Amino acid sequence: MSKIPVAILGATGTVGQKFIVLLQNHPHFEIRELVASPRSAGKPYAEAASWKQDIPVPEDIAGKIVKSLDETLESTILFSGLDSSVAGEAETRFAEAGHFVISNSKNHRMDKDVPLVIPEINPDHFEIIRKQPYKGAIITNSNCSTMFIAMALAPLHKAFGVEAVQATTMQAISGAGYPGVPSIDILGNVVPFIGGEEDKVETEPQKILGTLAGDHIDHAPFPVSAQCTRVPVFDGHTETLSIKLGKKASVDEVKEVLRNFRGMPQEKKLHSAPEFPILVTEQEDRPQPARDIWLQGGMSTVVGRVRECPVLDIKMTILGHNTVRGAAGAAILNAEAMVALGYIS
Ligand SMILES: NC(=O)C1=CN([C@@H]2O[C@H](COP(=O)(O)OP(=O)(O)OC[C@H]3O[C@@H](n4cnc5c(N)ncnc54)[C@H](OP(=O)(O)O)[C@@H]3O)[C@@H](O)[C@H]2O)C=CC1
Ligand SMILES: N[C@@H](CC(=O)OP(=O)(O)O)C(=O)O
Repeated sequence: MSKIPVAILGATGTVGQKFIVLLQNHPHFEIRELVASPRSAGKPYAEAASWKQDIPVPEDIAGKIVKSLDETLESTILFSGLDSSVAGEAETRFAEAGHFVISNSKNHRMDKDVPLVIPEINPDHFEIIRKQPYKGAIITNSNCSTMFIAMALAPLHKAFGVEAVQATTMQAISGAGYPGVPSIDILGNVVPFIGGEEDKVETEPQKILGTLAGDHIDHAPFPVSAQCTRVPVFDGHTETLSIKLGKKASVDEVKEVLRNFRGMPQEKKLHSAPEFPILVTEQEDRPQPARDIWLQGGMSTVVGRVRECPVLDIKMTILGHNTVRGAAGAAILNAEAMVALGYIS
């Protein structure tokens, strides 16, 4: 099978750079086009991007001329890591033109006919793209903090029912893009506010754990109360959850359900799928972002400190790599799932 040509929209940004790293030597996708703002367009990529990754800019990428959003693109799949100020309109226009836009941006996530997919949880929601008025389609992945919460809740919701969730996030600075939070605000500090974040964490999990009902998704009915903070950590969102379950379950039963969680990416052995979407650790002081974000290539949700909660039923600490499983890696896995399910060829 020849490789599917892909473009990266917002290729110079934090998420865009991670797309470039994760797509190196990908068996099905080949980076054909790089797109960014008028500040970058027309320049070779290595000159336009303020590269912050652990490997050098790949040779075949460094000299590629960055395109602007106004240009006609030839790629089948457009991975979007666009700033949300431009993502909404641009993604619609590209879907109208026949591209499959697989987006990290918040703009279309809650549109009625746009699937918000984590393929381990709700790959059946891809089907709703057939209701979209476009020649192509828009598919989204979740907010990075939502990603790990939805992952932890999905198997518990299936096994016991989730009735209410209290979530506190400790989010890395890479989540704010580049240049992000000023160093003077974050060094030696915790900022108890991230604009718009709590609304997303309080509404997106219910869409992901919802049920496809013809032309729409019935959202799961449980409430989520979120408190989101920015902490001086480079990569990795750590989050604490307290969960009220529909059916009583012991700590051991909860751990077993989390450990046994698998989905279609594991069944179909998709290239970017972690073998274990959820890793449960028994170490009392883990998970920690400095130690655990790269487990399973940054694609797992690491769960620790599972214990009884005296207010709700069960509590735990969870962690994930915000720019890998929380962003670029999630979008690539969605694309792999869509190819495997026959939506994209
Ligand atoms: N960082 C993270 O962990 C996560 C981010 N997201 C979402 O992904 C998206 C990208 O985030 P992130 O990479 O962190 O942000 P960055 O600010 O690092 O990057 C933004 C990208 O958008 C491009 N851009 C900005 N303005 C325009 C414009 N007018 N026209 C075309 N391109 C433009 C920038 O290009 P240029 O360099 O030329 O200015 C850059 O490539 C956002 O919507 C964000 O909310 C989602 C989940 C996690
Ligand atoms: N707001 C997240 C990252 C992000 O951009 O999320 P969203 O795509 O939902 O706007 C963070 O700061 O860590």
